[in-house]
Amino acid sequence: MTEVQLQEFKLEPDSELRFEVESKNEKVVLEVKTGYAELFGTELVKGKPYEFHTGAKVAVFTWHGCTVELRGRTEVSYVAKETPMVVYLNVHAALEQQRIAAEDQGTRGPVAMIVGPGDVGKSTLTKLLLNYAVRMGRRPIYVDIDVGQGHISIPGTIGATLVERPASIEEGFSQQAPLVYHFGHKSPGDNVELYKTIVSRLAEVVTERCEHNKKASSSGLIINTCGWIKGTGYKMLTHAAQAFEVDVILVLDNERLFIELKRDMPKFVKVVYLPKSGGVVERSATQRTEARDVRIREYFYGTRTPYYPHSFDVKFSDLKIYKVGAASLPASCMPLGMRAAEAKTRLVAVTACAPLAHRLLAVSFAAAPGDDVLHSNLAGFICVTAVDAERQTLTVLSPQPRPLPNTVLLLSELQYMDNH
Ligand SMILES: Nc1ncnc2c1ncn2[C@@H]1O[C@H](COP(=O)(O)OP(=O)(O)OP(=O)(O)O)[C@@H](O)[C@H]1O
Repeated sequence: MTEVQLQEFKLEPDSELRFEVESKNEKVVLEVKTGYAELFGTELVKGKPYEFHTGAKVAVFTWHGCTVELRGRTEVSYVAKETPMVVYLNVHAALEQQRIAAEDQGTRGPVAMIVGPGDVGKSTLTKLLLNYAVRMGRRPIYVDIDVGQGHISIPGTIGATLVERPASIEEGFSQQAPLVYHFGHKSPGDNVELYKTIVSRLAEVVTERCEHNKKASSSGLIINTCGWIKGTGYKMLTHAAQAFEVDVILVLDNERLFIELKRDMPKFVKVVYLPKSGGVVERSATQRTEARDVRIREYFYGTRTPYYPHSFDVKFSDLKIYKVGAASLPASCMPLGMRAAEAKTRLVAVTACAPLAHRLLAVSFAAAPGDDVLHSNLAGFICVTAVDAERQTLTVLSPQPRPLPNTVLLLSELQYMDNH
């Protein structure tokens, strides 16, 4: 049921206002009138209007008490007094102790990985801990290995970025030259070998960069993961824990996972169980698809700051398009000496034209398929908006004007319908 257009809420200390914007093309404006409030760890400026659009699920938390005004139609809006924020703040304090020790001794800061099933608030806790760290003057590294949403770049990728200031309410963490690796699918299960390869590579490069940045090194890492926690999903989590040499695992709302990790992790890894917030909203498959679409649209068109992408034709023969992973064949049919697992990380040249329509292509820094493409960072993405089979050309949407760099393009399974 929809509610009134203008609402004012008085929040007691240690409580939060939760609201959702659901109606199509709706806009809700939030303003803090008195007191202090924060949104997933980012402080809100008193008297400044913040806009939220369709799909937003928000919690405005206050440690000291405040008055908040909402303008626009919200499907749900209520004040909750029970939140796990004190527990989360204690986690931050413990990480901070580790950072202080790391700084004193010139060692590496805490490497914390957040795990749990889908929709328990993993991404939200990641953001909160990063925001609190950066507000204390730290420079933590944000690592996202959740290919389903791709918070650092776009869905179908994993990445890492140095956090130097709190996330902006509208645009998230600002990113300067993030490290991004291509996966090309929505779930790690679609190519487990490739997922392991790129997670290991990302861990390697992040560790290397930390060696040259003392401040980042002592601030540590916060790693957000996928909600796939059973069977192979669990193995992917333990593989990531090993690759990043984590020393803290925060398990949100799943006792079985907590017990399994406590059993399987080496003794020096602290496994901590945390409750989820009652405010975390479950998302349907459709909402997840929509969120992915929004993420891709933002990549090309921007959020608050608009971007103006370019659209142009390119000859198919001028492009080096590859997909990762050959079709799986029985072992007896594999080329001599090749294992099935190796086939999953092989580059296969893409020849067909028509099925490329609306697909995303990752622009690699690698110039040729022989140059260890999977270990190369990505320069960006383009989207194929039309295919002309007769002229053998593709129309692409690109953040940069033509010409496209003469590098390898990696085909993603993700699609985007450009109807901007
Ligand atoms: N306290 C809260 N009140 C209201 N909404 C919240 C709260 N915490 C999180 N949310 C919202 O709930 C949704 C799901 O949270 P989040 O993305 O953090 O979960 P997740 O576990 O990372 O999900 P996934 O498994 O998809 O990665 C988000 O839209 C987020 O904004």
